[in-house]
Amino acid sequence: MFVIKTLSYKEILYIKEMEFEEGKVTSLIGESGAGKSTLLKMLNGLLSPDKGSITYKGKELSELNFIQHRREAVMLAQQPVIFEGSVRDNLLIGRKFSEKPPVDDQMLTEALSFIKLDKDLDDDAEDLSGGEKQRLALARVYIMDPDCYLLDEPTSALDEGTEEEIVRRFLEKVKGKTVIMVTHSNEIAEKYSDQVITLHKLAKDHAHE
Ligand SMILES: Nc1ncnc2c1ncn2[C@@H]1O[C@H](COP(=O)(O)OP(=O)(O)OP(=O)(O)O)[C@@H](O)[C@H]1O
Repeated sequence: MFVIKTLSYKEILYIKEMEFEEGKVTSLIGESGAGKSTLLKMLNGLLSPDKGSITYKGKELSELNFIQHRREAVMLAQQPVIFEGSVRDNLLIGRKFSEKPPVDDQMLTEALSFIKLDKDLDDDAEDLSGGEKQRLALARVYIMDPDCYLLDEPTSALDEGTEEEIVRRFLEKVKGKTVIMVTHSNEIAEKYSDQVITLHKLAKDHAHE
């Protein structure tokens, strides 16, 4: 789905070759500052490489319509964005961004249930805790139903046990879709991914293999 060749970006990333296959789950791991979020932003078209190429479904990413691309490859940022309004509003707004028709309350409630968010659709989203907001944002991107999910530490605010359960449930639900996920948990990466890629902080002239 994505193929990267001889990419470089500032002093942050150098990637000789990397591929993310369609329908597969890839985890990106590595020390803080290694460039995991930067790479995810590149795949989402939020940042452009200084050199090298990224293709998406065989087409050069830089030549694609970014609005359309971000609807197909949806990114969940490390700090989840919560909009003013209810839990329902926050779930449905993603569908609006994607220009997809809204879904009914039953589907919204199901989404809340599988990410274990025990809240009413009418509750004010601002009142949720940090970990609840993170799960709400994850449910929002799930409901958008894109081809590809780019997830930046989607469960970092949760305790270990809950984190693993949410990742497992999410991946079950989106089976067949492409998932590229940054995680700080080597255990989750090994257990739930088809491919694990470790990024290292760049010492000059060293490549990510
Ligand atoms: N806009 C920017 N301009 C310059 N440097 C940046 C920018 N954004 C991030 N960096 C730097 O790039 C490096 C990689 O950052 P990035 O957030 O991609 O790392 P990360 O692997 O996701 O780290 P973490 O696990 O801590 O989230 C860091 O040294 C960071 O300070």
